[in-house]
Amino acid sequence: MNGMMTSPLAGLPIFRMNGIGNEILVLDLRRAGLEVAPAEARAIARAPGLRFDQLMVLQTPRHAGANAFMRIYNTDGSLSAACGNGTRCVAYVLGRAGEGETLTLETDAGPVRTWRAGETRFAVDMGAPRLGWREIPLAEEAPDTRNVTLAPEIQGAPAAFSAVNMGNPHAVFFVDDPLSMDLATLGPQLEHHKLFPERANISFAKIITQDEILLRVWERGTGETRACGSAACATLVAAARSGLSAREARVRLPGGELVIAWGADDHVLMTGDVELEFETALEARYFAEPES
Ligand SMILES: N[C@@H](CCC[C@H](N)C(=O)O)C(=O)O
Repeated sequence: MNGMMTSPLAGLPIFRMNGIGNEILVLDLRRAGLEVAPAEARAIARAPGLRFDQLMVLQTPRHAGANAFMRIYNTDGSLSAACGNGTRCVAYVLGRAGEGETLTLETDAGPVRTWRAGETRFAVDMGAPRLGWREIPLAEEAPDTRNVTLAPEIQGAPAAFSAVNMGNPHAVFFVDDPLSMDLATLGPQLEHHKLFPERANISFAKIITQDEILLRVWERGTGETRACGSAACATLVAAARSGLSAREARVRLPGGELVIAWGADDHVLMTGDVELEFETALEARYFAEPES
């Protein structure tokens, strides 16, 4: 689809939002019955003023009782089966349109429930983490995914990490100072490390207290973002499993704060603010530019 001249998406309304700084677009295609090709997602990511970390595309639900099926695109056009901040933004958009205060949204990783928790505050039940090495997935057997050796090593990266799947793969490195980590250099190397057959989202976390964690994230398919909800969940799970934190904590990211709670039912809940920045329409010219 290099150099598309046109797209049936041109003219459709789109919402520009953020979930504590995680840049999200919401595109509701349920009525239009259209799909988004990876090249169209990349074209939207290049559109002036529309840049996104994730594009949440809503499609007709697969099962009765669900509000929508969500296809989640990263900036590079790849798909993710989970996006916590994007899901909370979708809850805002559909709630504002009168679809209800509690919604069920389907993803490739299963249904997620999301609900309003305040004026601009939304929560999502991200489900149970998957912790077996095959489920992450890792390319090699790791008997204890709380402490996986990074082999081969990468210069400047810690020697070991915790692995968690929250519907998408995460590697969590506990470090003394996340702010001093060279994410631009380490992020791509770690995302594409041979241990991760589906690549991975990379977190650098510092435990401040039992209930406060500082976090920076390099997202698979997107790069460094100001916040990543599923990474905050993965980090809380990794920390609690290793006795480094309580099962509920505030996770501070460059864009803001999320409250993450890993319940006795094994489900991980995330709560935080969302913001509607503007509503606009996709323009035909976005799709006319050839990819460089
Ligand atoms: N920002 C999201 C997660 C985005 C998906 C990720 N880049 C992937 O490919 O798995 C969130 O808030 O969870």
